[in-house]
Amino acid sequence: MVLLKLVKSTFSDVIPDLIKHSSNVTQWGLQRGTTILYIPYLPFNFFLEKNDLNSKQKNVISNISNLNKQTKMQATTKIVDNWKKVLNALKTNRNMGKLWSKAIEDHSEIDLEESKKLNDYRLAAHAFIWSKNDQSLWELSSKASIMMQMRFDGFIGFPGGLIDSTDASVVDGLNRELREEINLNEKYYITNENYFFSSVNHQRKIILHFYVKEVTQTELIGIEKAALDSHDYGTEVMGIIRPPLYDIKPGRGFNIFLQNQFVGNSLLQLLKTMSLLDILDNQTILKFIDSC
Ligand SMILES: O=c1[nH]cnc2c1ncn2[C@@H]1O[C@H](COP(=O)(O)OP(=O)(O)O)[C@@H](O)[C@H]1O
Repeated sequence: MVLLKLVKSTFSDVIPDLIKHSSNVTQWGLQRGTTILYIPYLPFNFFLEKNDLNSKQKNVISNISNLNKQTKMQATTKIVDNWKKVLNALKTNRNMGKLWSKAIEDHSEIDLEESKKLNDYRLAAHAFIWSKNDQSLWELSSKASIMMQMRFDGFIGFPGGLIDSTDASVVDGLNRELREEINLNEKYYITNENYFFSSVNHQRKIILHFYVKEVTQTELIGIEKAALDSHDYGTEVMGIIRPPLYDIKPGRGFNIFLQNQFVGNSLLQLLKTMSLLDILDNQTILKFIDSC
């Protein structure tokens, strides 16, 4: 049986619902085995203003949901203060301070709703895919595995990229980039639930949306292996890497990693996410920055 369903909503709005109800399709009044032909609804002006980037961008960003629940819970004053201390340590570090302050000064954090008002800005989205890690090397524990990449330009960053005018939403654009760059299986696709925070670079007129997705360690290893077969592997993406979170004295481990060149504000995204999710405690992050 084929059911034709005309839904006045966009694709990414309805898919989570379909998935949620897939184990019990009868909630939709349907028999198991029913094929649903879904026709997404797009506002009329989407077609009229096909070449108008601004209106398309509005359409794209309207699909982002609100802040991830976990961030809301964890964004207590203490955590915000911790993050300010990290920013200050980055700026005033005697060796890397100049380089890091540039990334800090060029990018400021922006509320999602505010970002929607910046109609003529380009949008990009990147993903922090990670797992808790119970592995250890000698007596060193690494706590988490975080997926980053060595880019074609020698910078380190997260997988993701610019949202195209043809992408139906920011997450659709992000998932397209993740497919191209790391061959991400669709079962791990990013959803609005994974939204974390946004930053803006006013000089370059670009808004950077950031998403966080936690998987198990076994899943992460599978994702890393699949990345070798991606379209961009060996051209745009020179390799998938995990920041070594090890604290190795003297001055080895994560603080050596921090001396790399990071694209956009990816260094801030990395440290802020680790700080907010308590992947590394603040004292440890500060110690790493200090010993660079
Ligand atoms: O991991 C990241 N975090 C934050 N910004 C990034 C990251 N990677 C790239 N960018 C910035 O995002 C924009 C798009 O770059 P990217 O190379 O990812 O897009 P593309 O793959 O669509 O060409 C650039 O302004 C770049 O500086």
